[in-house]
Amino acid sequence: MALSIRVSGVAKAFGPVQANGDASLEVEAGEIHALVGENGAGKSTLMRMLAGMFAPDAGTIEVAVDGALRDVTGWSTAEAIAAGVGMVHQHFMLVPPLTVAENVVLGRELTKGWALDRKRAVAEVCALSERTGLTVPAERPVSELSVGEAQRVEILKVLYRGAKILILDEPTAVLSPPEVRELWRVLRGLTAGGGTVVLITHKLDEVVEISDTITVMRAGRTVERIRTKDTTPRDIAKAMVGRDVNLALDHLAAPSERGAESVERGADDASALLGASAMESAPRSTLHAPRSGSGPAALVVRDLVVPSARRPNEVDGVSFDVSPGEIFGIAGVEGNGQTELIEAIAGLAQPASGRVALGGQDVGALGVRERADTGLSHVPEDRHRRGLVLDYTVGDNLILGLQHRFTRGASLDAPRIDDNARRQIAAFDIRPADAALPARALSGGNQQKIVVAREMTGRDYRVLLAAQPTRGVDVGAIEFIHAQLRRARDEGKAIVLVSADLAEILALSDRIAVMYRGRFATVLPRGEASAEILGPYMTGAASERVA
Ligand SMILES: Nc1ncnc2c1ncn2[C@@H]1O[C@H](COP(=O)(O)OP(=O)(O)OP(=O)(O)O)[C@@H](O)[C@H]1O
Repeated sequence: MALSIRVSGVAKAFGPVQANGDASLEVEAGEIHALVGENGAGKSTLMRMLAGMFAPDAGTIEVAVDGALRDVTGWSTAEAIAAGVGMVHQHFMLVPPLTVAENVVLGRELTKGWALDRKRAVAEVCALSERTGLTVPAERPVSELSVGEAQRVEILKVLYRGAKILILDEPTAVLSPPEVRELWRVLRGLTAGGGTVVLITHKLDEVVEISDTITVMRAGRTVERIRTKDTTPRDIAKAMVGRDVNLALDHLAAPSERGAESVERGADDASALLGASAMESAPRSTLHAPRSGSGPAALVVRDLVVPSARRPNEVDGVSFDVSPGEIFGIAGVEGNGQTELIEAIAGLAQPASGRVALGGQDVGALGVRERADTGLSHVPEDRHRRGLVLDYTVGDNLILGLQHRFTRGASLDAPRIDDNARRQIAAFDIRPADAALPARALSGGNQQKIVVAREMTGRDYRVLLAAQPTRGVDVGAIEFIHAQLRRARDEGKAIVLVSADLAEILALSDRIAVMYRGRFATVLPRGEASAEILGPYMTGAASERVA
């Protein structure tokens, strides 16, 4: 097969940070190629140059145009799009006030006279949505979408433009298993027709399942090109970090089925953060019975109804309790009310009716900050919209919402803020390890680590709302965050975990609810749950209608 992409010796620096140095990549037409590497390895930067977002400092980029490789180094996004190169970005590039259909057709407007033909745009987007299995509310403004829905819109947008070379940066981070299967089907169809796909993902089981070939990047450089059929997730992980890694790749195992090794690892990781003495008193057990009168609940949610701009009952009467020392997992296809449920508990959305109590106290009248002071922590699903101020430094983001705890007299206590940043950067391996950089300058996975570090270790809390906590982080960081969640649970925190990744839900939760159309379709103890059992509830094929 002919080469579709050839990148040779590409370098790119942002100020003092060398994002790429001697990066290379070869992809044949008709291939699905996986681009892997740790957070900050330079994958997104390389792909942004391929898509024309900025020029490399050195090296060449060639792309097949009309069958022949052409030097396109330093081309513009408009030229890249015209040549059939489309990129789905990790952080969305959609225009929030416009509707889904308007966003998808943007740049290829269907006009009627001088105006956009909205009806036709909606019809075409609905048809594409049906063909691809990526369900989107075509007439809804993008500002009202959950991250999973926005992700589907981004994918539809490049497919609508008829891209021949498709670059996908972490497309499955917020997609549920049935949607991921649909996406694979679409990508295979594209490559069968001679198209080319470059897929950035941290999910190594996906890499092995879907790709033909793999490029591994480390610290800005390309270190290996592998045929997928000749490798394993463990070997890929080893190439990524440059040494043998002891990854817990058994992440489908139930908490109680996991080996002692990962528990020990978690303990080690946590002791680095807390000091060994705190860990000595922390219980080690990972076996948890479902909530059944084990002391008063830390979080009580009763008959909660939450409206959205779309409908008055986006959350349609949900009730549940979470005990201290319990992880309550909420699975489901994104956009079934999970976002609104979590935001209502956090105080970010106003419920129409129902009750939320934290530690026995009704918090209905309290705002976000007051709920946080009552012991609520929140890792939001959308780190850019809710979790970070991108122009603030890493150090300031690590105390966001906690500024009042870092004052001396009337002003902020800079030495304590620096000290806090140094400890959290080290504990969560945030890279580059520079508290003075703006958060904007960090890779997506490293931005996510800032939010998780702040919410899990920066404050005293008894209830943690963790929405897509490992979105965009690499395998090592996933293991670390999972260990932190287990440690928090073992210390008696109550955790609500929302994730599109069913494997993550199954690996961590003590009880699992499946959310479908604003309600819990089922709630099961972990021991009775599996992907096969939960799947039908996620698509509405099975239902018990537990509030
Ligand atoms: N606009 C920017 N300004 C400054 N530094 C940047 C910028 N974009 C990227 N970097 C730096 O370049 C390096 C590579 O980042 P990049 O986003 O390419 O990594 P990545 O491999 O895609 O990571 P992830 O898996 O976390 O998405 C990082 O150290 C990052 O901090």
